[in-house]
Amino acid sequence: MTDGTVPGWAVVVPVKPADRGKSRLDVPGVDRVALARAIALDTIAAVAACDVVERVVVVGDDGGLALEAGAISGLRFVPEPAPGGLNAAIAAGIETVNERMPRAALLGDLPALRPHDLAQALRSARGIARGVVADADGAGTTLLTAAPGVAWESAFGEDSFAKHRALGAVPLDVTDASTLRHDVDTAEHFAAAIALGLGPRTAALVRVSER
Ligand SMILES: Nc1nc2c(ncn2[C@@H]2O[C@H](COP(=O)(O)OP(=O)(O)OP(=O)(O)O)[C@@H](O)[C@H]2O)c(=O)[nH]1
Ligand SMILES: C=C(OP(=O)(O)O)C(=O)O
Repeated sequence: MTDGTVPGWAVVVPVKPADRGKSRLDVPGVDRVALARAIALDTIAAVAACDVVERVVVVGDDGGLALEAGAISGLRFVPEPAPGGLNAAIAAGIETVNERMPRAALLGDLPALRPHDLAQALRSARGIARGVVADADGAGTTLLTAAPGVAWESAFGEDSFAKHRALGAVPLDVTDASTLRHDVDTAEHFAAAIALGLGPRTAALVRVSER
């Protein structure tokens, strides 16, 4: 968490119930629900461990996730709004945060995320009205930021990087190798995340050594 010298970030992490998540991800011998939950928990733990983050808001209705996340201190949970959908869920989380804070939304499926990589991106977003980080494929978005006082808008979904650029978001200074660029939707993405080093919960499930 922050050292109090500059305003810390509020980061909203949307997470679908694990029994409906990661439908494109098939890892032989690994239960999909457990995998989806472990991926979300490792992502959330990395956000909570980031030294420029002051508040972590998790949006979604996965009771099992909330239970297992009990070991990660300082999280706030917000229920899924109706009507649902990813952008509505993120907006519901953002609404719980004072607009004077710098705010960000991070997808909940980055099991290799390192707190330092997130911190670097958020530091580079200071003073930028809207910032965006593309996923490794280049078409999607992993992180969207808004400076204090800037109204929140998001367009996560297909081709969201171009849509966020059209909303005025500036690409943040994040290298191709950053773990922040690696969300996991497919087996190929998962292999890339394993190569970077998985967080402990996901690593334990697939029996590889954690980072
Ligand atoms: N709360 C909430 N989170 C969502 C919703 N849709 C997607 N997410 C989360 O947003 C992140 C990116 O989601 P996707 O990769 O598009 O969806 P997914 O369900 O995880 O995977 P697929 O089944 O392959 O589409 C993940 O952390 C999801 O859990 C939603 O409607 N509500
Ligand atoms: C929702 C998104 O990602 P994906 O569906 O690829 O996880 C996105 O990139 O906006």
